[in-house]
Amino acid sequence: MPPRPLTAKPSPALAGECRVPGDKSISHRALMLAGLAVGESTIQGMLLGEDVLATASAMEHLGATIERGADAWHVWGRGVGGLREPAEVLDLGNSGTGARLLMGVLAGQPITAFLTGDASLRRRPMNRVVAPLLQMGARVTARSGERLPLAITGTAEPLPIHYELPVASAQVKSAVLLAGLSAPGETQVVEPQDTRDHTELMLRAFGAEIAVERSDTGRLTRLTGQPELTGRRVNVPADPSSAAFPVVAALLIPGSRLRVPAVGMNPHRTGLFTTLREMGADIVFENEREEAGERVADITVSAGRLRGVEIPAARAPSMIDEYPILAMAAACAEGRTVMHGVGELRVKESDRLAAVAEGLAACGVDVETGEDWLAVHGQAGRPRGGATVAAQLDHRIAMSFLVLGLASEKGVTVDDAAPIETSFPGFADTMRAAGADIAEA
Ligand SMILES: O=C(O)C1=C[C@@H](OP(=O)(O)O)[C@@H](O)[C@H](O)C1
Ligand SMILES: C=C(OP(=O)(O)O)C(=O)O
Repeated sequence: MPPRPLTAKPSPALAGECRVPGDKSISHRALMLAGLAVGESTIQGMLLGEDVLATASAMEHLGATIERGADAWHVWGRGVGGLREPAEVLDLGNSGTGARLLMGVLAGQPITAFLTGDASLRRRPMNRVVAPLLQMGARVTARSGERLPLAITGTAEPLPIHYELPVASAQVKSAVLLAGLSAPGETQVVEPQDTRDHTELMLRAFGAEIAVERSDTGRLTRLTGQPELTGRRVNVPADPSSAAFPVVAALLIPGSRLRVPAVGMNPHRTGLFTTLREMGADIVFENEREEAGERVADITVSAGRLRGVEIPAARAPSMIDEYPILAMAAACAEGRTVMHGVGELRVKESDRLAAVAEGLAACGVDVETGEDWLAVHGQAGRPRGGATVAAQLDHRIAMSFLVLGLASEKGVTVDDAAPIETSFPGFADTMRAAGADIAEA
């Protein structure tokens, strides 16, 4: 596909209501658990982004039946351990979540599957999931560094293991739990830092027995293997990681006031909002409610001055995908913002610390980076902009710099906006409808 450059120009105030698409993490999990359940599941609010469509296609190759209706998706599953060997290579595109969670699912099936992805995904480390899945009895043949493409052969009865996560990762935790579904006994995962718990919440909703408790070393999750999962209804809330872009744009563009309805408020996802409020942002949550086991609220945000802050490493898992857009807010704030403990950003769709540092420097903003930290020297107003920034196959880098362009003096061009389709289809149209000046370059 040819690159799709987009330019964001200094924008008039944003106003009105801005609906963002369904949560990516929850959409992946809904498709996988529905495929492992018996009977029909109905999923409303599904993200129609490329990452999720890749997972849907993989689940179909594995034997799930999926019908896409106008209002909801319907999935008929094959039961835990009942997936069919796929005749095709499963292509997970740009999606780390799709690849890593699916490897967990596959470790609990007595079949062999081949997985690949795009140039970004093929660079990302898979050893973090391969290591525990080997302990559970799966066999994996991968490129050096356990990178995709790889082949995985699962087993009908993986070993139930006790696994202490070496890295704070919901993807690794989820992969072990999904493999543990087929295990005869209790699979235990300990995480040193809490990460998003959508897998645990949804497993429980589909009928699995799962308990969470505090241990000396962190949060211990215990899953009883071989449950019968039963098809059910899932409501996918709007993705807080996508809401982050219009929210920060409205904060930075003077005179803006924007409402973003029905956004997921899982406490393991809201670190960005906490940080922005510490920076002085006017963000109000209304109509807080619970929908299908997940917290949801309507967000109203008004433009205003921000000041730099120090963000503790302990907050990283609750805002891991939001550091690039936070860096844009930091660039416009008064004073220095320091983000600690963010080394994981180096192994996302791109090396996000490097991508943010290079892009901000090109836009006239002073930045410093270390192996696992990033410091941004705020301009106390509009950064210069006037640069073309490389998206590096990374949707969050592309959207972040377009938001910066709206709040800059000279605008910003992103060399390829195509990756935005992975998580926020229609991003440019949604932002334009709120008043933003974004156009093809
Ligand atoms: O479990 C998930 O849905 C996700 C977990 C996070 O990755 P890690 O598990 O690698 O931290 C996050 O960055 C990713 O976008 C989605
Ligand atoms: C890191 C991300 O996703 P994934 O790991 O699923 O590719 C993201 O969406 O920012």
